[in-house]
Amino acid sequence: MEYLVLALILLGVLLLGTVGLVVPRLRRRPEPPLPETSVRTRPTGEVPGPTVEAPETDRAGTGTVTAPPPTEPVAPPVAPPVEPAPTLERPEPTAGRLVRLRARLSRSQNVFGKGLLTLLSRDHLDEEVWEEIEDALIGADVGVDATREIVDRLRERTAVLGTRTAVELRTLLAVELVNALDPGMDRSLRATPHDGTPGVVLVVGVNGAGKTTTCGKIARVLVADGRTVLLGAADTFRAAAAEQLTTWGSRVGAEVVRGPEGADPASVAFDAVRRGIELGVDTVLIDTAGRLQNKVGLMDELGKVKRVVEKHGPVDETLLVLDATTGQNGLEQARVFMEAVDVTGVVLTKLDGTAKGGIVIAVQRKLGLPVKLVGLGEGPDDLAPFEPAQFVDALIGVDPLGAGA
Ligand SMILES: Nc1nc2c(ncn2[C@@H]2O[C@H](COP(=O)(O)OP(=O)(O)OP(=O)(O)O)[C@@H](O)[C@H]2O)c(=O)[nH]1
Repeated sequence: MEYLVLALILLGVLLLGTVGLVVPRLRRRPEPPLPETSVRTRPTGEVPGPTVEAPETDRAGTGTVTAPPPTEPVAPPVAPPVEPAPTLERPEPTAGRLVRLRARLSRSQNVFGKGLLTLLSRDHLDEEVWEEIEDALIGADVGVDATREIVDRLRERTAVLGTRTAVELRTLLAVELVNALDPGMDRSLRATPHDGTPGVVLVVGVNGAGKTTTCGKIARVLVADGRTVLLGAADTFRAAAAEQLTTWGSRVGAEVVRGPEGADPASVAFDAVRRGIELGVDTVLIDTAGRLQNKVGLMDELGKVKRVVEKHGPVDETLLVLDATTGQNGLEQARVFMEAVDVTGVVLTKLDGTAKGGIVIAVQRKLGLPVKLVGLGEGPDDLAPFEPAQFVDALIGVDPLGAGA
């Protein structure tokens, strides 16, 4: 009997244990199915996209899942752009530039080539015709004295020649114009280094005459001839002038020394020459400001620039830039500059924009200075060494090879 009671108790305990293990299991919720994932392999070269957070689970049990606000795509880190090295330009060779640019003198060609030659080929060269010839020359800015000389000589020569063919007349006129341009003048640009220091060229002139442009063009002329150049932006009055010069320099690989706006031009010029010596360049070209509002101030400033630069050595060339379209006014301005510094040569710009090509004759005679270079356009290589015979050939339409026009 005792055994039977023991067996019943054991059975009861076993039953209770089984129920206790099974019931809690049945009460547990089933696990939600795992969300599906799509795996996409990134094609080679594709930049990994921004990481997007997984949507929030339905914590509130409403059955709706609110997507997070769209996030701005975050750009992957990009390396800073590398500035491409500037491609250096190869300026055109200087030889033959005047011949290449002869068509740019078309306005002046009308006066000299067409006008004068037509007058000279009249059947009767009476007083009236000679006066017309004089007027044409004066109108082309040749200047009164030079015109008288040219006309007197032409009168003599045509009187001696009985017959006057077109070729003879053209030759007579050409000879007189070349004479008036004084072909014996030294027009070489003194820009070569000496005693281990660079040649120093100071460029002066009234604002707007084309000074900065001319500095840039001269740098190209020198580079075309195989020289190394450094530019000094001593026109600190106008910030854009230094910018302009920097652009010209970078195109031919010439370093530019500049100071802050309003800096002392003399100190910039001094630094430019010092740097030129350090680098061992052949030539240092210095652009200056040319305000004429205050003549005394201008003279003081230019005088100081020259004196300070000369602490390094002599200034080899002081070029005065004159705008050909300002005619006789330009000559007045020129005198102011000549009082301030020893000008050694003239650059006559914008000859392409005037019918008064005779200004070259007037400039040389009135200032007693050689025109060394002429500007014939806004292009970077539109600056030519001046050569009287080629210039006259271009004016009166004579082919430089002697074929005639
Ligand atoms: N047609 C023509 N334009 C020229 C010539 N030379 C210069 N110019 C133009 O003249 C304008 C004035 O030139 P700049 O070099 O800025 O004159 P700047 O004398 O240096 O003037 P600042 O810098 O103010 O002192 C520019 O538009 C040039 O392109 C030329 O030979 N022919």
